[in-house]
Amino acid sequence: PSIRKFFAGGVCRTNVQLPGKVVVITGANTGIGKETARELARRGARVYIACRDVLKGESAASEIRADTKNSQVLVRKLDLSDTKSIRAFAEGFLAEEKQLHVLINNAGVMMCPYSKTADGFETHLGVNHLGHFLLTYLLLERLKVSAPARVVNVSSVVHHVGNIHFHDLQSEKRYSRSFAYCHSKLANVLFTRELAKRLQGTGVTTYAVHPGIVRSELVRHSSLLCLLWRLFSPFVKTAREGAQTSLHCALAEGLEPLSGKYFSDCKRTWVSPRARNNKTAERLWNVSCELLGIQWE
Ligand SMILES: NC(=O)C1=CN([C@@H]2O[C@H](COP(=O)(O)OP(=O)(O)OC[C@H]3O[C@@H](n4cnc5c(N)ncnc54)[C@H](OP(=O)(O)O)[C@@H]3O)[C@@H](O)[C@H]2O)C=CC1
Ligand SMILES: CC1=C(/C=C/C(C)=C/C=C/C(C)=C/C=O)C(C)(C)CCC1
Repeated sequence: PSIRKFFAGGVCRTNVQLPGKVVVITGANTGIGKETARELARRGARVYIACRDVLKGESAASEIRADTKNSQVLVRKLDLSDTKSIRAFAEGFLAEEKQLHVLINNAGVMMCPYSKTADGFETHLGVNHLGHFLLTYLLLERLKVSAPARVVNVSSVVHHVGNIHFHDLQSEKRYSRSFAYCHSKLANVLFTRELAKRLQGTGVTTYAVHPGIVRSELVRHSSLLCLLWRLFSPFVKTAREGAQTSLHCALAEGLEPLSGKYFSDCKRTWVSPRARNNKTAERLWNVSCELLGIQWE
């Protein structure tokens, strides 16, 4: 049990309750997102599960509603690989809700064979970074009017080996399904850094998270990782353990001065030198706006 406790990592210890608060979590039908949604629902928030498969979302939502006795767990369609779907989700949400206190950009894909999103973006970049970038842009006014509010971006420790190849952002010249994931997770950290800078003084703060190495469906495209996860399961976090740092960044009091920073095991943690480069962060921001056809100053 003590070995398990060690590998379970940090625990979110705040007692903050969330009656009247509104939360959106992407990819919350399974894995880390579902456990994050469960805990926020337990604390009384109205939780929107934003997912690409509404049936899977409904099954997660009914489980969470039964478990937490919170009926305010709602499912809405959001496919991050299609900007039309992201815009439709945002339009529906803005019509429905006057406030948004926490946005958790959690959904992610890893090690997919080369493919492009509906808008022609390489899938890791498109779903993990650009999809969440657009979603945050579309929901930002609601976050600002609801301040204090937070945006949590679920990144990964593998951002350390990521790089932003501006000359080949869509990996058309060279593609590695492992590195494509790492690059997109570096993009999550750079986005968080730049977003924090631009949100100074608004009451909206943002954090990047490494959840730990977690047993989930993320490894579905790699039979080697599926096997490793099974063999080493005592050393791999459960989804509930993996949700702790997202919960900490969404809930813990007094985190505002650390806006833009990166957390692991519920503590601020060092990022790679590339993730600290303000020029790269700004350039990625500008290129993302161009690719998405938006103006976000
Ligand atoms: N597990 C781990 O060890 C680690 C995970 N992370 C990060 O944690 C986050 C959560 O991953 P985890 O819970 O492990 O993985 P899962 O694969 O269990 O969950 C990922 C979620 O993202 C959703 N998703 C995938 N593509 C899209 C899309 N196009 N539109 C909307 N939703 C989508 C999935 O939906 P569906 O069920 O329909 O496929 C699923 O709900 C990810 O960002 C991942 O990169 C970071 C470090 C380590
Ligand atoms: C070496 C090793 C492991 C493998 C770690 C790997 C392969 C990590 C991959 C992380 C990913 C994919 C992060 C996603 O963002 C285990 C299985 C933990 C067990 C202990 C030894």
